[in-house]
Amino acid sequence: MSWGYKANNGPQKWVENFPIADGVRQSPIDIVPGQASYDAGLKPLNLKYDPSTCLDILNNGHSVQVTFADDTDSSRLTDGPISGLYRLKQFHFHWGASDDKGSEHTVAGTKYPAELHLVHWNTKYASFSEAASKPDGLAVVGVFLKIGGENPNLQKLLKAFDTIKSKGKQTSFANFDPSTLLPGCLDYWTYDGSLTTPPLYESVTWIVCKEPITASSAQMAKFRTLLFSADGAAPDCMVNNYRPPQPLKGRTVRASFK
Ligand SMILES: NS(=O)(=O)c1ccc(CCCCO)cc1
Ligand SMILES: [Zn+2]
Repeated sequence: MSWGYKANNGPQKWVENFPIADGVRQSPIDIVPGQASYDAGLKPLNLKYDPSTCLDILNNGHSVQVTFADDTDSSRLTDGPISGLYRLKQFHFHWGASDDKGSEHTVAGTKYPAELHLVHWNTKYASFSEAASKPDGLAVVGVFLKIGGENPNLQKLLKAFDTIKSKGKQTSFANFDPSTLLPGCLDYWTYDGSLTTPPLYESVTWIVCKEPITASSAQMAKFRTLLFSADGAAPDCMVNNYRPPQPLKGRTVRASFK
């Protein structure tokens, strides 16, 4: 049986096949703003995305993922807490079965209904796969979703959901600009962490935006129409695909803002 988010294959069981689940720099974490250290040396995030690098949208059985062409530097992250240039590989989401939970990171214990992850890899390595296991291999920008007005930029994604309802479905998805999913203010917290799903590699510089973006409750309900299950199998709603916060184990969380 492969890993998932149920009682018999979920986050409490992952350590059986992925012992790093009990490692020293696991993610997500609870971010406590009062305990974060303001670092004046942190640069503003420099994100530049080229919509023409957007390739397709996929239900991978764990989340909905939009994948980008990463054979050039045209969609990339520089500055912020990182050195060098990291290319955008994909973005995906985590969400709950109801609007009171769903994010992976929490803020002073507060859960948001969902969390967007924009996954970038360090071009000092030859590929995403090579970078994914290196301590400075990945940089993931996390953006919280809160319930508010309908988000027109999210609507473009949601329209594709009917065609990728079940695990393994994918469809072409062109000219989407991920910067339309970023909040207006790019203040962030940053810390050294890991992938939040197996293989749980401790390879991620986390960059979590303080300001959420909005989604309507109806838009959140649309995420919950996706399935963990493949076509033909008993339908299993894709909800609660989030790992709970992990021990900080002495790590420092830095803030780019006062
Ligand atoms: N939730 S996350 O942003 O930490 C994340 C990003 C990317 C992967 C895929 C890793 C594949 C390694 O071969 C898994 C998890
Ligand atoms: Zn994620």
